[in-house]
Amino acid sequence: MGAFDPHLFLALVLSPLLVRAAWVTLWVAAASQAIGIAIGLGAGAMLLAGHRLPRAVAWTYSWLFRGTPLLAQILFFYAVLPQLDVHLDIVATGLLAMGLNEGARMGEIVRAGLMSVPGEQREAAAALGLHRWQGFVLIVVPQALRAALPAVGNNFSYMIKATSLLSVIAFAELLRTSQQLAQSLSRPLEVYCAAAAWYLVLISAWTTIQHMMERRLARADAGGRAAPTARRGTEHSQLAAGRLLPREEPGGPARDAVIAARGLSKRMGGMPVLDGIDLVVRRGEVVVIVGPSGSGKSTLLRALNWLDPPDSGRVEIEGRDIAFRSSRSGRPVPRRAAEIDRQRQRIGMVFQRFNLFPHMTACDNVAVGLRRLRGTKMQAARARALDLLARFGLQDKAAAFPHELSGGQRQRVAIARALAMDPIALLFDEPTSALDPETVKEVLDAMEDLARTGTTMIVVTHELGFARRVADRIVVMEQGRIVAEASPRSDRRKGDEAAAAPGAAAIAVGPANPGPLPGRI
Ligand SMILES: Nc1ncnc2c1ncn2[C@@H]1O[C@H](COP(=O)(O)OP(=O)(O)OP(=O)(O)O)[C@@H](O)[C@H]1O
Repeated sequence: MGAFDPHLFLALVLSPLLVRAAWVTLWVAAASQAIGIAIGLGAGAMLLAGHRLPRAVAWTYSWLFRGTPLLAQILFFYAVLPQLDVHLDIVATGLLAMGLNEGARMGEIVRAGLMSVPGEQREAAAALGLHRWQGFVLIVVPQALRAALPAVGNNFSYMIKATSLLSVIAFAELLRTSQQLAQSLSRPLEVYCAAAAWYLVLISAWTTIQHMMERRLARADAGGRAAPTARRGTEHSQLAAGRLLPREEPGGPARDAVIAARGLSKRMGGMPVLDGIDLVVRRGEVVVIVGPSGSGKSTLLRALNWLDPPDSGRVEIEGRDIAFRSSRSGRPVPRRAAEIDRQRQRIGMVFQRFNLFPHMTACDNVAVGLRRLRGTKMQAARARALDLLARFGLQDKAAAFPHELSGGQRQRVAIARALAMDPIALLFDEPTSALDPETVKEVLDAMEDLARTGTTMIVVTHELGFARRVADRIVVMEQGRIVAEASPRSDRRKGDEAAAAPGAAAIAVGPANPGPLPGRI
């Protein structure tokens, strides 16, 4: 046999036979991985499904394929399928076995990736009006895959080596080819070393690519700085003390109403969170909702665009019920989800923690609704997004990812995103609570600017200075109910234009000056 012959080793490594076998190994591994990812996406989603049947199907599949050896699965497909009158060639048999096996492992990886995407991201997608599946494909899946990339990368390394198991069914991959060469040359040392060299080359090349991809994606990593906790000042009881009027009795359908909520009620954890809320917001009006923590302000806001539907009650957007239509007999019939999504597109929403999509630049965050929901061409959508970013002083941040922006900048991008769809009203859910004190002002200024230009806004906030300056109405909530309303004179802000606006007289039910309010609650 003799000692190791380096010349023979090199000649074998570069021999067309082994080069071809290495190529076969690579494409079989890549194809199996692709099949596995496709199956794993479905299996991962099914494992998290609300319904028991898809969960059970995915769990059984995963249990079966992760619980039995890959070699046994390959032999099963090779030997048993023909007996069942299913005839596959060796390539198809190999891909089927490897793909199904990988799909089971990918299902678990995808499940973990999907669970790592915060619910706020789905909510932000829904608030834009993206359909459920659009939010899943465009927002959730990219983030889930990014979180899963290291695990997928490791799996692919394993897959390259696992192709060697296909040698048992005479699949001419690297190991099988080496076996044949070793027999014919009677030089197993050099042959198997050459095969090992090819495995190492493939794995090392892949590891390098994987690291490059991870570094690239890390740029768009959400890992934003932890938001400071909300500052809460004095108690809510200080707010209302003698300075706010009892609330206006709900009337009939309000003229010029943009959003009208009637009798919204909701229980959570056995407790009433909304308790018969009536609220009408007219065009151009700024309504600020205040109240103690847990009084139901955010729940109300999320009920208004049906993100978090109430148990009872209705919401009309410009006179059209957001969630129900009338049947021929006049009975209310729930609208289809797609119809509700379309209605929701007309109401922009800004969240406390921004909820920007971390895998998209500022520009893409703003443009995504236009592109996906309006079908606006890429160039036009980007131009509109750049205009909006410029409006909020962010023209030089268009290419930045959310984690590259300050809290105030992120929130201004979020406002630009909400405005991109030309909404008829904007909902703000404590937009400054997650900001550093020094960046609060820049966001409040942006909101004040919006109010000045006549944007209809409903704002949940603890910033009472802002409320006094900007609000047409301050609504106070307590224990799921509206307990008081005040109307700081809006004429300071909007002047004659607002005074002449329809409904202005109806709004100004409070005293000219509701009295000194604490700065923040
Ligand atoms: N998923 C849930 N399950 C059970 N109870 C919930 C859930 N979400 C909210 N709640 C309860 O509903 C009530 C209203 O919550 P909500 O977030 O609307 O209050 P909030 O007025 O916005 O409070 P904050 O000012 O602290 O944000 C709270 O008592 C809260 O504990």
